[in-house]
Amino acid sequence: MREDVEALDIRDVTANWVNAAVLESQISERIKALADLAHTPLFFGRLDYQRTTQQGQRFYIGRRHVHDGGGDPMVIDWRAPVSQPFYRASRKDPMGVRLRRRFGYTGGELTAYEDEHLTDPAAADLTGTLLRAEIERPRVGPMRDIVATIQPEQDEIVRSGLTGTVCVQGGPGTGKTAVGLHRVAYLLYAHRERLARTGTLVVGPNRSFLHYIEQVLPALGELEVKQTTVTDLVAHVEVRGTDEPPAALVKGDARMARVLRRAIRSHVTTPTEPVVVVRGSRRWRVPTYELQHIVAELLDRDIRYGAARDALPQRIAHAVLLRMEAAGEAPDDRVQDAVARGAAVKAAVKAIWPQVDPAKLVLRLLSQPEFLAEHAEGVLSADEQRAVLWTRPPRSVRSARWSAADAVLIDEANDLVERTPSLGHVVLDEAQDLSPMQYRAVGRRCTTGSATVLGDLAQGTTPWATASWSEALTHLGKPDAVVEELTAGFRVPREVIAYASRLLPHMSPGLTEVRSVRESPGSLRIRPSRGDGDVVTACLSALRHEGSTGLIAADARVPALASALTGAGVPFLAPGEETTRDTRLTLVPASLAKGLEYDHVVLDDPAAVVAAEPDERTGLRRLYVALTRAVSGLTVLHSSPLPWQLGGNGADQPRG
Ligand SMILES: Nc1ncnc2c1ncn2[C@@H]1O[C@H](COP(=O)(O)OP(=O)(O)OP(=O)(O)O)[C@@H](O)[C@H]1O
Repeated sequence: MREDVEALDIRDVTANWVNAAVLESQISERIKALADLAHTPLFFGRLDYQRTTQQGQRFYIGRRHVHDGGGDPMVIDWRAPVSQPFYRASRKDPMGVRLRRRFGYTGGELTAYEDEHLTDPAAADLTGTLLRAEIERPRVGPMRDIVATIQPEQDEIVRSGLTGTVCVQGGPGTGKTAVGLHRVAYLLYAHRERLARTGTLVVGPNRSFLHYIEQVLPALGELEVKQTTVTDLVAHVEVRGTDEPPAALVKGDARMARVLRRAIRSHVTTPTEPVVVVRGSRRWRVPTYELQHIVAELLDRDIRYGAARDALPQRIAHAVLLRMEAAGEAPDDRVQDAVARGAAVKAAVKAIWPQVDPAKLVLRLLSQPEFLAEHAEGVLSADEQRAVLWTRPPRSVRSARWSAADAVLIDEANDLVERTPSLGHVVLDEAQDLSPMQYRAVGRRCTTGSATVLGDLAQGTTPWATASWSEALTHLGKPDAVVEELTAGFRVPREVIAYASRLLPHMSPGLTEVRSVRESPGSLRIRPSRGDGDVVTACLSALRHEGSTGLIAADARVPALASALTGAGVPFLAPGEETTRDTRLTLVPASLAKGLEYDHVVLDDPAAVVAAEPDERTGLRRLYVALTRAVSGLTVLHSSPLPWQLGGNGADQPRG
């Protein structure tokens, strides 16, 4: 197929060089998409349909469509409707399929297969050996796709329609990120043209996380999806400052949107004098009351400040035009345009509906107590107003030390002035950490599109972390979204998730415990530590296994551990740096662990992880995240007593 594309000769088919250049770039994209990936086999499954359906045909299922020299399909794209039974068919509902075969690979080499006879009542249920092997396959490099083993409950989310927004609540390692990325790939397949026009976007918590997931979509042949953080999404100003939690809480509150709306609209002043337009020897006068009427009408219509400002000159000019007609003249559209652009109308518009610079507006709100009070009256309390005001107001937009929350406010103000363009689909990962104002920022980027919202309420670690999905979805502008729950855990073995789940009643009561699909005796070890030397030893022993190792520690412990590792001659990476066969250890500050995973994890001093957070609940949640990053083994080393919520007396704890 690649050779066919490479051999295409477009010299005679294009009319001009623009067409030729466009076509050439499309061809080169196609060649890129058809590149061979050494460790990615062309197919991973086979479906044999019953004689009655699909004429008893046999299909091979793979990451992309492959045809033979004659154009006949050899491998069917996993997203095609014929492939769906590969993920959904069961003995209860075989969906016309007689046999489902899964192929197992090691490196690029076919090493196993697993058959399910879906119409044979005597056949035993499969335990999913290949699924287990796939999950436990040692990790090097970035996150990989799961197309070969997507589970039925995941597949329902992956294939849900483009028009609806889906919110997925799921505990650690239930496959939320994987599902979100595969949903994008599916939607791009099913609605290619529409999404090519409108665009798709994946929003993640930080750059190291994005770096970790960035290869999944390209491996599925999708090269066009943009990936960003919320902070980068709203980067109208350079973010150099941080907020104290009380300020950040108020700035992230949805009530700020009301304050901003009022502040922007306050720039409109009621006209107090008529507009007089001179044309040739005649003067045309639009009286004050009529101008007031035009302004009131524009304010009533809920259009953007900037759009109304653009409409105002034409409205005034139209009033002039009507007067000309009444006087027996026959002006056309060009006259109306000329009047609208004339000095008299321009001056009036400038006075009535001045331009607003969103960043300057936010600067003023955060610097001038009276201006803030005027627009926050009845919305924010006096204390809340005090919390957001700068103690030393900056001179200008450029010199201000804007915080991430400020940038979101500017984004909101921007949107009040000029509508933010909407994309076709947005995937929002680790959504539980967003503030209401951040939800609004993401929401306005999919007003005419849909979204996939992924998160875990138990992993919320910001002061404004989401308490309920219905609230969050309302802020996002998608109150009718369906909330689905994933409860099967793929990443973390049963022993480890059971240990971590002891924290749940103390930090997120009422949430369902993850049910791990894998038992892995001996995967959890808990030991006291006598110093950093013990931590290094634990890392070295984890590194004796294949795959990646993560050393997770309270942020403040990272420098000491870094020098202990360096002193012992153990090379290590920072999160977001790709593991290689030679360097497989990553030193992870607890604050960056979210969303990441390692085959083996060494967790340094849980009590320090909890103590580093401003309150106990956040501390326990941070610890819960850290405890749930391991695929094959977790070693907990504690130099101080374990938090009591983990059952700290040790009576029923595994040791080793
Ligand atoms: N059906 C599946 N087949 C194979 N592996 C899977 C499957 N579902 C999930 N996984 C694997 O489980 C691990 C966890 O998945 P993922 O990171 O998507 O979970 P998550 O719910 O986003 O976790 P967290 O809440 O910790 O961010 C990944 O290695 C992923 O590839």
